Amino acid sequence: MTDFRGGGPPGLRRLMRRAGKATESGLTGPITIPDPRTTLDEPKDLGARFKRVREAVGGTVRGLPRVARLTWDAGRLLTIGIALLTLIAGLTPTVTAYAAKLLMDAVVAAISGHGGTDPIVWLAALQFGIFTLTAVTTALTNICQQLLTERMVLTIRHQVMDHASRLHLAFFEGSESYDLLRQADREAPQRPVSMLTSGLGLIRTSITFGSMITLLITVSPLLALVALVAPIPAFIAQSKYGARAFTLTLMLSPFRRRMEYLSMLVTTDNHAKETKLFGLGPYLVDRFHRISTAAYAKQRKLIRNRNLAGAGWSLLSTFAGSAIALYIALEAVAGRLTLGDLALYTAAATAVQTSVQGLFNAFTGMYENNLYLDTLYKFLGTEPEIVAPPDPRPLPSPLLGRVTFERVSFSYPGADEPALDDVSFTIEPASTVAVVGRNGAGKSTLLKLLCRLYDPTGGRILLDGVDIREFDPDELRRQMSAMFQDHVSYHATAAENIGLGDIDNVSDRPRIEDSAHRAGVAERIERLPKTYDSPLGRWFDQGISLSGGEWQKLALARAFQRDAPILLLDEPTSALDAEAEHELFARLRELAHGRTTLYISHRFSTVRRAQKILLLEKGKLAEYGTHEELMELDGGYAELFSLQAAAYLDEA
Ligand SMILES: Nc1ncnc2c1ncn2[C@@H]1O[C@H](COP(=O)(O)OP(=O)(O)OP(=O)(O)O)[C@@H](O)[C@H]1O
Repeated sequence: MTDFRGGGPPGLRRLMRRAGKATESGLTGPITIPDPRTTLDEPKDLGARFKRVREAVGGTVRGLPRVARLTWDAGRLLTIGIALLTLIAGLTPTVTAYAAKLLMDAVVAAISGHGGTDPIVWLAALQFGIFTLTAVTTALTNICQQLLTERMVLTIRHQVMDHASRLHLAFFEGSESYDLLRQADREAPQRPVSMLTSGLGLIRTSITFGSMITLLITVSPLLALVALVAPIPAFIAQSKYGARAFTLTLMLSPFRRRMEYLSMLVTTDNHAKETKLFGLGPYLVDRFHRISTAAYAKQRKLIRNRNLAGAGWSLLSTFAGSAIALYIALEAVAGRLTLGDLALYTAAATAVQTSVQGLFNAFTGMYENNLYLDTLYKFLGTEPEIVAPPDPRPLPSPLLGRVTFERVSFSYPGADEPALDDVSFTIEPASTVAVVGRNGAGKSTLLKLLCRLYDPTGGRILLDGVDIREFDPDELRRQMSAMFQDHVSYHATAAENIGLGDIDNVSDRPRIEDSAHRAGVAERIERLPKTYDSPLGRWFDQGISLSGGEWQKLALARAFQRDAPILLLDEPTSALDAEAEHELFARLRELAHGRTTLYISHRFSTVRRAQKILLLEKGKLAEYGTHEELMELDGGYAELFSLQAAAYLDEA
């Protein structure tokens, strides 16, 4: 049950696939959430059911060590403390019942003249002691449990974040892995805590149950057996609904994702503009309402059935408890038991009944939580695909920056066509190359491959003659400054927005100011209320909003911040005004001095300044040469260049 990769619960892999595909019910179209009953392979015959129960128990028990490990990691003293307290709490009901019996017998003896009041006083004091102990253990258990909860949630979130920071880019781009990450980040941190709570409940109740059953055996082994067997049907019912609840969560996850998306479209500032303009608000709100209503209907059915069936089956346990109570009462009337025995056994019967319920709740809780834990461990078990080789090669020093693509091909996971197809070229050290081509030609992909955000599916990329896979990817990336099309606008101060480009020198103010000058954003920053220390973005208090072009200049400054031998710029001026763009390219020669520079641009007036131009067409290298050479060639580049030039001339 616990090993996802080994097949997991029946049909779980298939479910994951189906769950991932249910996203058509997005902005349009029907909303159909599959029924968890029909999607989970439910065994019909008794043998298969028994096997299923065995698997559930086995899986849950196997899940315990990893929760124990997490608890231990979160706090050793707290773990020891809570284990001891659980032991005490488990025994308290039995000790209480036994003390009550002794007290009752002492009272009867005193009434009948066979004893004095001294034992009564002592036993009353003992009872007081037990009650005090119970109160103290409850308080201490709460303290330990709450502290452990805090620490476990933090430990797991830390593990998830740490692991996510090491995973390859492609992991974040698949919708299945996206769900896995969201579940691991949001749902899973609470689950081990619930598992711990249920586990402790299970131990405590088992102790109570065991000691009470021992007491019952001394009266009648048959009654003890009834008490033991009666819970089994309830257990089966609970485990069945536990699995359904999990399946439903899985089925609902793409719908939840869609709901989050719809909500974001309406509630975030940068989407609200378009939502208002196109009058999409009521439509999106209605869509959200319809998906949430469908999801709620499924949940309501499950919650109702689960609890009704649970209550129905637990009647059996109640019946067993009542039978015990009646039997003992009749035995007392017949004079075969003392009044103290009656008190003891009544308490035992009640305790067994409640502990049976407690055992189920605890176990089914653990079973369900364990299924969620599987997703957490599946996420934590995902290996990063782009890692350093066992014996990474040191980067050449000094690095010249000669970039060679040798028959490089690359296809995105699941894509039908390659984004790059058999591309070969060499860029000489310290030269500037403009990459051009139509939308979707593969320009950004080329840059991403060079940074080793993906590995080529064919061919090799060489840096100073060495395959870049031989280097440690972190070391390699330190040799590159880059600005991507979808650059990040950090909701932080202006200085931090630039300083993050070189985390080792994040507070080097003179350098930050220099980068700001180079990107042409210094003057704007100096006009901010607290200049470089002004908070930007609206996530936090008093953040200032910048324009699209101003954010882009900050991203450029961030790229310049790192003094790396390779500079990669993906449409660095797409949001800049004509003057700012002109200034930037006028200075690019100086900015790119001594660095191998690749920039993507759709503006041919700037492209022609590059030493060489590389034209991609549908993932293939179509042309590579100087502006003059390519114009002479009169091919694709000449056509695109003339097209743009003609547009300007027409306007002129
Ligand atoms: N993360 C991704 N997952 C799957 N396919 C992708 C991904 N990124 C890009 N593609 C596909 O790869 C192809 C090349 O994309 P790329 O972004 O390299 O083009 P581009 O030349 O930079 O385009 P543009 O000029 O529009 O920026 C496109 O067909 C695109 O659909």
